[in-house]
Amino acid sequence: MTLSIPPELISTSEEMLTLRNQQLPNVTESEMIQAVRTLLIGLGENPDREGLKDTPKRVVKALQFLTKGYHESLDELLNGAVFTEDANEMVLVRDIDIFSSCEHHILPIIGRAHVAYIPNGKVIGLSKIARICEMYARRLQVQERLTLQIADALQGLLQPRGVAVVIEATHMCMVMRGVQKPGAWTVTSAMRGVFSEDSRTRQEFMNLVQHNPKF
Ligand SMILES: Nc1nc2c(ncn2[C@@H]2O[C@H](COP(=O)(O)OP(=O)(O)OP(=O)(O)O)[C@@H](O)[C@H]2O)c(=O)[nH]1
Ligand SMILES: [Zn+2]
Repeated sequence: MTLSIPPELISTSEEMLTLRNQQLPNVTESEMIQAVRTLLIGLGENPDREGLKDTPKRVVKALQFLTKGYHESLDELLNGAVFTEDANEMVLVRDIDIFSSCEHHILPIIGRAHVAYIPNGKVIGLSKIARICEMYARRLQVQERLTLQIADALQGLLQPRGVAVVIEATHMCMVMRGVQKPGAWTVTSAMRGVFSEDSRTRQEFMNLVQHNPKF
């Protein structure tokens, strides 16, 4: 089948990059490395000592990996894996590991996403649900926006009867610094279609994703 991806979804990452490039000067990798070096000096370290010699380069590489979602698009990750199927029961992929970075402190957000939808003539390759989570997680985020972006992507791609996304996560900026509450979990949800209109459908989903601490 031909896959019709709404243009606003295809262009999400490109739009962001264009916007950034329009407003900000180009920065070379060596300038980024230099910036980390400056940071180390500011922290009272000697960036030339053996253990730190390659650290600025490593930090830049690590940050580029953690934000690689800016350079990905739904179109590429889907690879056409949307199929016509006469299925109309809930599909749930739960316990999708999430490693994101909070946009306020650039510290890790670690958690799990549970993503469900009720098809309406189209299904998506299961791994692609995890890949969609991954693309949006690998950006600077707030948990609320990450949750909405995943829901909106599925809604736009499949026009299903409903989409439900729950993310439960711990924020290292609330654990290792600041308020220092390692036991606090943040739970966010986005409900679309029948999940928002029908409390029984929503309840069925919530029962299936009951918090199940593993770590
Ligand atoms: N809503 C929301 N807030 C977040 C998220 N990640 C981090 N934050 C919050 O962003 C806020 C930034 O608040 P500020 O007072 O500007 O920063 P801060 O002084 O570092 O705040 P503290 O963490 O309270 O020390 C904090 O309350 C963080 O907990 C997120 O995903 N969603
Ligand atoms: Zn933070």
